[in-house]
Amino acid sequence: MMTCHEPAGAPPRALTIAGSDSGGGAGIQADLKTMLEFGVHGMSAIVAVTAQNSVGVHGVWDLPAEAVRGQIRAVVDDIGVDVVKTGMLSSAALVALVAGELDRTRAPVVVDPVGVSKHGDPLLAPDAVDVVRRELLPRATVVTPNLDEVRLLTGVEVHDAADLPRAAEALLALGPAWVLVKGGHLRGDAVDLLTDGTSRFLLRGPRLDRRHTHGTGCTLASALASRLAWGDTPEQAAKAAKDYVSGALAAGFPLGAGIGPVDHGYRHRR
Ligand SMILES: Nc1ncnc2c1ncn2[C@@H]1O[C@H](COP(=O)(O)OP(=O)(O)OP(=O)(O)O)[C@@H](O)[C@H]1O
Ligand SMILES: Cc1ncc(COP(=O)(O)O)c(N)n1
Repeated sequence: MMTCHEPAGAPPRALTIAGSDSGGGAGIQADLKTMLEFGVHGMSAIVAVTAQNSVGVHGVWDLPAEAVRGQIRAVVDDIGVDVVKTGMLSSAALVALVAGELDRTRAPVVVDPVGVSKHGDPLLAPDAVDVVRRELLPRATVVTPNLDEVRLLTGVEVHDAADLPRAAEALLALGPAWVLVKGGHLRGDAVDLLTDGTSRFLLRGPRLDRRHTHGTGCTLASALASRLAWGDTPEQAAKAAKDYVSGALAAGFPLGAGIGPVDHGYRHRR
């Protein structure tokens, strides 16, 4: 375990370990834009490079284990981190590597267990799911699955908001401290449930009938991580993140022929 100095006068430090989205709406690019909006110093360890646009994921190249490990250690061992956020981790070997590297820091960890893209393209190998379950989730301070990821990780099907507590319980049994189940794919209001098994908070937002939703999950998790880095409780951080992603989603814009991105800079364009 490395110990790092807390630099006086510097903003909190956030590290995203995720995939690169060449289209700029999701992945590392969404994470860093969100971190800037929340006033933290964003840093990245790129796990995989995707050739991606508004229409789909056209190619995926995993980085060698040595490159992923090297990026994480370069940041953690010198600069230090106040929070870590993980996103697309691609393969079983890379999930295991990242889970092991998390032991080098005591910072809170937000795990967005990215399975497929908005277009339905796979971003996690089938044999990596069990490694996420066994090695990554027990290290998570907060895990932020959407409903497809809930089903993949626990087998629990969520049909309406009444199913959210059962889904959260099944996830908590896998070891994270907190679970934020995202109900963005439900009918009706966009209701998310945050719980540690003792406290329960429903985060409710009006459903926005928008086509340009690329990056919602990455944005929510990065906003949550950024607020944790500032010292918020998970409840405070999740509420701030939900507000931000709702605003960014309401301002999502068309780019390319398919699904455009949420607007990470919407606060500057009002
Ligand atoms: N149409 C919508 N209207 C309002 N809020 C939404 C809508 N869709 C998603 N959200 C909210 O956006 C956040 C992300 O949820 P979502 O279920 O889209 O995650 P996700 O599927 O992991 O995203 P991604 O596809 O980017 O990985 C949640 O807070 C969810 O409630
Ligand atoms: C590199 C990367 N990470 C995450 C997502 C998920 O985002 P979405 O579900 O909005 O496509 C993505 N498409 N690409």
